[in-house]
Amino acid sequence: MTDTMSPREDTHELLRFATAGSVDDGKSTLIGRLLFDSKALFDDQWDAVEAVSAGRGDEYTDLALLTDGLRSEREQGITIDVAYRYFSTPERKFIIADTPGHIQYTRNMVTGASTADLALILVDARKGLVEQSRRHAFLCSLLRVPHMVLCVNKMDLVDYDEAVFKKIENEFKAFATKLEVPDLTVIPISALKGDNVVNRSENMPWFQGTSLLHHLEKVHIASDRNLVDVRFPVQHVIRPHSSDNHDYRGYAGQIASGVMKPGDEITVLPSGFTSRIASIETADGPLEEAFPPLSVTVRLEDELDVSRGDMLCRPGNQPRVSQDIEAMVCWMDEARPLRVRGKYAVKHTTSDVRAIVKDVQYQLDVNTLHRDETVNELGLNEIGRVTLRTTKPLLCDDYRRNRATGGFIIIDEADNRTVGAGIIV
Ligand SMILES: Nc1nc2c(ncn2[C@@H]2O[C@H](COP(=O)(O)OP(=O)(O)OP(=O)(O)O)[C@@H](O)[C@H]2O)c(=O)[nH]1
Repeated sequence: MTDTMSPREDTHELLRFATAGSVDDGKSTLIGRLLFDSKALFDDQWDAVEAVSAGRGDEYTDLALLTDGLRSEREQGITIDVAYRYFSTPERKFIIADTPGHIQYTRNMVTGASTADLALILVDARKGLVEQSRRHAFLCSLLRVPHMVLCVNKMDLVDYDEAVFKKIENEFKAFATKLEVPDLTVIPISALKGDNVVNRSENMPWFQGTSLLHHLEKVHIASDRNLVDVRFPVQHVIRPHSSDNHDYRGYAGQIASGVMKPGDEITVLPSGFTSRIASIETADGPLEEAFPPLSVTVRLEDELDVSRGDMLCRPGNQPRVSQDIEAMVCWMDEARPLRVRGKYAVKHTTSDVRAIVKDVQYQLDVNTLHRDETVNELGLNEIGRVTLRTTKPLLCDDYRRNRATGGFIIIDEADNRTVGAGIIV
């Protein structure tokens, strides 16, 4: 069975999740606890953390030290915003996009959540929902993260009181119904003491659900991927470079959605040329069938003029080809607001274009979901509906249908910084 396991099964073993929450809600401690209790830690890492904690006279070993060490290195760097951490259990492999909770870091949260299967939002049981929890939940729904878990942390500090948990749970659920959250689970935990993180808590017998890790292991993600619309943005054209394989030409990239097979008829956009798939190749050999998020090289039966940024799709099922883009944009630039007539670079799938802001239709208040139509700019962390005109057509779908071809980032060309994230509506 293992010999013939298809890549489809293989990729579905992997769960990507992003953490969110405000400062000091306990994200680092929670990740440390997950790694520790699931025995994903190396002994020497544990010894080092215990020694530091004992040296400080902590009552409990400070699991946050496990992640904070890495984080301080990261915050000095300017390019790496999100730390990715890997661990596995016999059930599944996990990639955690760990993002610091400070308000300035909405950008990181967006980066981490845009590829996540699941978002884990933490709140401190003593504080309940804060503006930041609502903002993060809103962004996760905007980014269409298919699964959301709200962890009510620090339950040990409220005597594991069911009433405290219920109040937060009800308040969050009321807010979530205004958003589109397809799947929400709420779990009371203590990251510090380990309640309901990996092991079920004996301190909260009133809670009928499973532990966080159990949920992460079991949550069904196979059906979240779009296997219907073939979208293969070409990242790189592999041209012949020696005389003996002069007819070799392959198109390398990552499958954004859909299933591709040799023999399938293909249209190349924007040119509109058609051909058939001759073969699909990977470093491990040719494939009979390929689906997202595999990176592959596709060869076609005909020699066509294809370049980076072009897209392979099926003749009867094509993305929109448009220079006028309607999008919800989350603005992340501390220095300058997004303005009407502002010019930016836009990165969408594998293509880079330039764009001008035609209109800011409204700004959205993430707490009340009220639309303010009087504005004509978006400041730091503000979210609004924007109309853009690009210099070249984008090959795009609604984000709702396709996260890969429906999302883009906005770059300030002056200093090459990511200043916004957009989803096409
Ligand atoms: N009593 C109690 N304290 C906790 C719990 N989880 C975290 N803490 C404490 O809360 C403080 C903040 O925890 P961190 O894990 O550093 O918080 P964080 O969310 O990673 O913070 P940032 O990295 O600044 O975003 C630390 O002193 C932790 O020991 C918990 O379940 N119970």
